[in-house]
Amino acid sequence: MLAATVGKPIQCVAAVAYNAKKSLSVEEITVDPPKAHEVRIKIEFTAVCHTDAYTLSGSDPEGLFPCILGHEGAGIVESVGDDVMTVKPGDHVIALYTAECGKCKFCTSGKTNLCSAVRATQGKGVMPDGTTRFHNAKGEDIYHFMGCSTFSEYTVVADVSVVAIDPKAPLDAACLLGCGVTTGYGAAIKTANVQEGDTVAVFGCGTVGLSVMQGAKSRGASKIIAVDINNKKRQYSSDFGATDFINPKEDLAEDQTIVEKLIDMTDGGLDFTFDCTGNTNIMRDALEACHKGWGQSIIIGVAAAGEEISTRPFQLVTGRVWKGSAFGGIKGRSEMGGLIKDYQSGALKVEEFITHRRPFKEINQAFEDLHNGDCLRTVLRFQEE
Ligand SMILES: NC(=O)C1=CN([C@@H]2O[C@H](COP(=O)(O)OP(=O)(O)OC[C@H]3O[C@@H](n4cnc5c(N)ncnc54)[C@H](OP(=O)(O)O)[C@@H]3O)[C@@H](O)[C@H]2O)C=CC1
Ligand SMILES: N[C@@H](CCC(=O)N[C@@H](CSC=O)C(=O)NCC(=O)O)C(=O)O
Ligand SMILES: [Zn+2]
Ligand SMILES: [Zn+2]
Repeated sequence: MLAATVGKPIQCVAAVAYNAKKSLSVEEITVDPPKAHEVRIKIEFTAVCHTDAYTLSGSDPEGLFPCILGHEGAGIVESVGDDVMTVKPGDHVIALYTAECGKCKFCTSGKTNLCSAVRATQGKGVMPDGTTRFHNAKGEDIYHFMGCSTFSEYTVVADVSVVAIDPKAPLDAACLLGCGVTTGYGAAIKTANVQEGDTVAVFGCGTVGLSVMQGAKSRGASKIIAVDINNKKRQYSSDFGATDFINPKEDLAEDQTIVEKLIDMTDGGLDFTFDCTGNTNIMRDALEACHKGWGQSIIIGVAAAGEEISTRPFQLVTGRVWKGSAFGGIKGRSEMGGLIKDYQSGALKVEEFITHRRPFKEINQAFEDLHNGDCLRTVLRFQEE
């Protein structure tokens, strides 16, 4: 049965980021009905990713205010606009910040998950027709974010930016597949394509880094070295598959660098390293810890505007490879079903990342949770208990 709201604006709660570096304003907004090729979703659960905090910090060149942040969200389709063929009201869905149209040059290349269908307007905080579906009580427009804006009880996304999932999958866990878990797991099994026996080092043991570890473990990596400055990440790393943990502040000999330590531990360097910190100095270490001739370093972390990476070109001349990975190289609409199956079979840990749960109105505390070394993900629920 269709909702009584179909075709009408909906008033609901949302967290509006009016300015960089300021708390979010939890307030009532209006969400317009979806236009053609758009989908309106009732978000049930959303988590806060480090990238939401990055954009709120003002360091994101694409950060626009006021906006509704949030891109790790799962919910139920409330209504669809004309010509939407892929999801229907009542479907359980995950919002996708990496769209998949299946038709563009990128989608048909077989080389990348970076669909171009809506990326340009997405970066400008608007829907593909150049307008926004969000307005505050004063009638002012509010920008969208990463094509998702899951920090709103109702959101509107492009039809290429949403995937239906098995309704038996719990939505509180499924929302984490909207970013962090998929990103790390995919970076290991798709971007790097880690093979049995490979040696791997992961810098940064948050949700993304730990998900790289579980991907590497699933492929039979012989050594998975976790590197983090926070000792609270030691146990988590072991739980998600690390064979070793190094805290560079404590575990290096005098005058020893982390690069030297890693090269010592792996007979000349690693087959694969992953930056999951967003720190450009760490990105350099990660590259230089790779094995001469074939080691690959995958950059996943997001660095602020103006930051640049550097190394001696000799590092690349002698066979080390620098690569990047967005959303783990995963094509959201065609490959999410497989990840849900991996989760349901127990092959992919997802619930284990939910260290904190809060009602949506506590979203500002959820941003504070991010700075607490114990927190992997805070999941916010819209439904009052
Ligand atoms: N490319 C993509 O598609 C995506 C990229 N990202 C990016 O990936 C990164 C990781 O995200 P997420 O896992 O959510 O973030 P977290 O903040 O949860 O994890 C980062 C970890 O790195 C640790 N760390 C910080 N500095 C160092 C250092 N110098 N050496 C070693 N470890 C360090 C942090 O420690 P502490 O707790 O003490 O700060 C923390 O444990 C972010 O930059 C995020 O923006 C996220 C999703 C998708
Ligand atoms: N607007 C940012 C872009 C930051 C970035 O690299 N985003 C990642 C996803 S981070 C998720 O938590 C990504 O997928 N990038 C590919 C893309 O098309 O945006 C900036 O300019 O720094
Ligand atoms: Zn994210
Ligand atoms: Zn495409």
